[in-house]
Amino acid sequence: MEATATLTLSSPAAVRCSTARSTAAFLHVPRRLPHLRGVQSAAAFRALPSPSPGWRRRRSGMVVRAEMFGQLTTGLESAWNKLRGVDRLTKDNIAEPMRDIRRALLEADVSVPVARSFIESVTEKAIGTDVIPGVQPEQQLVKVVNDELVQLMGGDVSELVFAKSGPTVILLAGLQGVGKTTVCAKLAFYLKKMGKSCMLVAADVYRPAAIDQLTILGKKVGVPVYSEGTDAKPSDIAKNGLKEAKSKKTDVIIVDTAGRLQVDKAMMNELKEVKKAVKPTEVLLVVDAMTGQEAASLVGAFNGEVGITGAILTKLDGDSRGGAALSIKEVSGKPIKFVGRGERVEDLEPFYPDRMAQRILGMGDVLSFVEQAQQVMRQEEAEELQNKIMSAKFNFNDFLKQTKAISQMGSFSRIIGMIPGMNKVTPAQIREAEKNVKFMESMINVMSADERERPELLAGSRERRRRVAKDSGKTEQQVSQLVSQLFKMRARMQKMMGAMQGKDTPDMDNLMESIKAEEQAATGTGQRRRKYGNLRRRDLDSMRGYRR
Ligand SMILES: Nc1nc2c(ncn2[C@@H]2O[C@H](COP(=O)(O)OP(=O)(O)OP(=O)(O)O)[C@@H](O)[C@H]2O)c(=O)[nH]1
Repeated sequence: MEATATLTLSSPAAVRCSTARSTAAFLHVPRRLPHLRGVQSAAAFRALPSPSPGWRRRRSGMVVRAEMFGQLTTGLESAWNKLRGVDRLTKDNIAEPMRDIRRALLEADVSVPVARSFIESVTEKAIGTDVIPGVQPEQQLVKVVNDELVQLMGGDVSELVFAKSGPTVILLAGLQGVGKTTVCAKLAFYLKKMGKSCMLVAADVYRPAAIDQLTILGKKVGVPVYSEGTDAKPSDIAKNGLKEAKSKKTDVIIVDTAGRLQVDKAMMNELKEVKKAVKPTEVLLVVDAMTGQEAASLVGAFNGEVGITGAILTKLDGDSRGGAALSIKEVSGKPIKFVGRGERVEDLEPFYPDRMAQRILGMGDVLSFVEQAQQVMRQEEAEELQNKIMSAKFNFNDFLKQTKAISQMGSFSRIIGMIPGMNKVTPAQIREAEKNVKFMESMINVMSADERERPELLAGSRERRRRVAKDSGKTEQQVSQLVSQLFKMRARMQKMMGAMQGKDTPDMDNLMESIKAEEQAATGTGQRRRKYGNLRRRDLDSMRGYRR
């Protein structure tokens, strides 16, 4: 793909824009702003859609970073810039960028332990990642950081859970002024759009205005509000509200509870009582994004005391740091289910960790480019492997790669076990398989490059097998078994591959039988030899065939 994009803008402001320039310089392939080619006027430029969610186009024509997470995004940018010109990521050359990332996280108000463990896992993954042809190391690091950010924020989107029968009860808790009452209306609006009927329950009896506020908001979104004034007990109000919802066949009730200036025993006890009275499907703690890591510890504290199912993060629109969004899941173990981005009832949306990470990095284009490149690499690797198998060139390097990949997924037989109708394997068998991989690895590690590539060298020379045994501290018999196992694997794979290509029918019963028996019989025992009389002869045939 072409490596340069030219900004042919007549607006000097747009050309001067430093962020756009630094981003354009950062990317090599594909160009980040190809859609700017041929744009001849500032008006045409302003009419373009924003290049990515993390950017905002000003009326002046300048592209500027949106406020949210702005600080963190800028901090991370300096990390990528330090990697320009390096040809691969190493422990040494990523040390400084990692310090920048750590600083950026701390400035975003992420707690020290969370930042530390984030840096550790990014470092480990960045160094361990294979170089992807065509991808710059800094782009690769962006991808690693993105994936880790997604994990840090909980991985997958955490959906609202609905009751299997009867009304779903959502209990909202939180400190004063975090936006609980507003969230009640926002949630009702969101659920109504999903086609659910809702009812709001006013169980905040301490602030009379809270009931009025809820009534007004309920009217605004067209949802009934159940209230008993300020004299009733919150748990009774919630219970009666639920009864009413049942009688009206309402799908969801949202219970608004009272907030306090800070966490206190009375509030926790009251919440526990309401929880006991209505047995909610969801207990959601509403927290203010602007309180950063404090919000995360609050979620942890409420979860420990009352038991919650998730958090709703409000006022994200005013938060330029992002510490709360980044820390809540890691600190409390509970997911963020929704985020509030404004005061309007429409300003609530499910929390998508992947979209949030992209917003932080502001580099959606880089990420999709790296993903595509990875896909191509995987495809090329798979094709190469297939060719090797079909041409009987499957060697010890491939063997090691495959067995490692397999052991990471939990052994070959576990994968077979995933096929409907096949037996599942036990954790003990998986552990055994993993031990076997280490055992084999120690022998393969002492082989010469030639021997790894051409296993027939070992098959044909006792001398070589003896040497490998001596250098790896194993017996000659164990080395011979490893060699024979490689040819077995080659034969099996050829057979399966042939079957997949319609050349043969796979003998799956036989295959399962042999894998099971292999796992039961200790390597090198007489039992194994007796069981494998047939298989060995077949393997020997395939070995002979190969050597011919
Ligand atoms: N910018 C912004 N403001 C919000 C958001 N959510 C709520 N607010 C505002 O925050 C203020 C407090 O919101 P409430 O819903 O009254 O808070 P509360 O938690 O119910 O307060 P108490 O009833 O006193 O416990 C209001 O002015 C809301 O408009 C948000 O996502 N973004």
